[in-house]
Amino acid sequence: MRLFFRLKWFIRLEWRSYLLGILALLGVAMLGLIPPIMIGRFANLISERALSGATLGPIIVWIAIATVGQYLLRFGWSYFIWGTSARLERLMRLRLLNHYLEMDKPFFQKHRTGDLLAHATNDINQLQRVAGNGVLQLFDALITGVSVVAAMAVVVNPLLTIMAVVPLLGITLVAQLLGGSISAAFSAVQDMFSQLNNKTQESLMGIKVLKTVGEAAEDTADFQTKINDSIRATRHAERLDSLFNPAITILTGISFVGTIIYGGYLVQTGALSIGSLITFVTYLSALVWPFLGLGFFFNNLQRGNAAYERITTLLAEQPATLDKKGLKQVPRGDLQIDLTTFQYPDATEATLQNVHATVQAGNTLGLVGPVGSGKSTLIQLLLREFDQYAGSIKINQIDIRDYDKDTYLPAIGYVPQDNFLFSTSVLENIRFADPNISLERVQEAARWAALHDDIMNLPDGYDTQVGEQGISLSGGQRQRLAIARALIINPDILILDDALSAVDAKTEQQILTMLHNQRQDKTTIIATHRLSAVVQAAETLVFEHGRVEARGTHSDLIQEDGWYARMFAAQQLSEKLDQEVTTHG
Ligand SMILES: Nc1ncnc2c1ncn2[C@@H]1O[C@H](COP(=O)(O)OP(=O)(O)OP(=O)(O)O)[C@@H](O)[C@H]1O
Repeated sequence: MRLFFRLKWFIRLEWRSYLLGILALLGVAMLGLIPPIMIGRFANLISERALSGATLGPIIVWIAIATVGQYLLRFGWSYFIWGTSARLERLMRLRLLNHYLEMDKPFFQKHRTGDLLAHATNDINQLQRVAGNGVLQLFDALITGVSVVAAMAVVVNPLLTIMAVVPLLGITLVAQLLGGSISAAFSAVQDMFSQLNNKTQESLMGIKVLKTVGEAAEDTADFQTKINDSIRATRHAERLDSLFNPAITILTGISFVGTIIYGGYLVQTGALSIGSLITFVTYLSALVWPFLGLGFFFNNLQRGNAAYERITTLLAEQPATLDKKGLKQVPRGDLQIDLTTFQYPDATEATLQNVHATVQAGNTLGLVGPVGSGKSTLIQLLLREFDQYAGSIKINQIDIRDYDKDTYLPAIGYVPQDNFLFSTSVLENIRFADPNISLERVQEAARWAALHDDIMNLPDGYDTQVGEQGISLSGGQRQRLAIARALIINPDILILDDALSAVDAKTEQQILTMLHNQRQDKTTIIATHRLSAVVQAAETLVFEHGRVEARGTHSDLIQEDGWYARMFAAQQLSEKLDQEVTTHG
């Protein structure tokens, strides 16, 4: 019952609906008492040979009233109780989704996406089951159970009632215990099935890699193991499930046999009329469901409690980035990086150390260096995915951690290494930040990103569907689409994280020239492996093992004759060779 106590905020919100639902349930139970009495009366009339139109008429009218009344009131309880539980589901889903949206990188590193999805689906379904089915089962058991048992004892015979009801308590016990094991077993089947699905998805997505590295046989074997596990789990669940109905039938049978023996004896001795025995047996049939429901209720409650516990623990987690309600001011102006040290939450040593740079508004900062040297990490700090670092990053003299995140982040245009296409049209993908942006502006952004001509060659131009459910774009086209998506908001700070790696050198230069011309007063940060992308940068930082090993303009760095100069020469040479191969076939 603790769950109801913990859900009191919701019950307080919805008490009217619950009350109306429970009153409707009460009405159904009361009306449910009428037909068995009428059936008993009917049986007595037959045994007394007193059946006539006049005696049968009221019986039919009462049964009709009870049936129609129950029909209307059943609609009432399902409307109020189910409707209310659906509202709890919506509320909790929204709460969880908003929470996920507020959370930052450390949270998503700690929880796997699959688990977060499971909380948002299974756990909330479980909760909704308690708020809907659970409430119904509890009150049905209380109202129908109590009223029918009372009617049996008062209208018919108290001792017969005790004899008939005791075996039914066994039904509650079986429903709770065996029912619990059955739902746990079916949950395990569901988990296996999800694993199988994930495995299938992964295998299909990586099928080319699997084949080329000769891992297809191993993958099939792994798949086979998962299928076997899934079959084993299903068999176990089915075995338990097949025990359930016979157990209920046996217990119900005991109750009915006891009733018939003792009830028959009472009728024989004249202590009970045949009609009353029939009334009693009809009541008894009406009791099986509430007793069963009560068992299911305890079971649901236990699972609902655990689900609520998991959801509230998740909701209680706070973003690690300090989101004190900060300055609602667009970050605009000079960028000043003075980072002493930063370490990922689960890392054993510092990832970035002593990174210092000043970028005047309108300039470009280049970030280069070998794989894993820390370029993307610095970008993550700029994107406020982590706030726990020593030192400061300031824009317009204000620490970026002092800006309100909801004002800060939309001012940043970010093009990540692995860009994402939403399953919608090219048009909607580009104007994702604001669906009201005009087609003309979308086309302008696409031209800036050197993508317009490619789009015009797609089957439906800007209306072509892309993403999972549409056509697939080439790596270079995806990158340029992501650039157009970032440029359309004309961000004060634009961050390109290796975002031009899949476009050819000529297109890269075309985009860089456009950036230079269009973003005269705005800051651009380019992290790249291809050094030609930072030739125009006002300053480039060369990272090595999380430290800035060299810095300067392109010509400064070439003169230094270090990693940058060697890499630039090697890349120029390879590009030249590529060109020669292309020219001479
Ligand atoms: N979320 C994380 N948690 C812990 N360590 C991380 C995390 N992300 C990156 N790292 C580590 O931090 C170091 C710097 O990685 P980072 O991605 O910043 O390098 P990079 O220079 O951008 O590399 P690349 O050029 O391949 O993108 C690497 O050693 C990496 O393994």
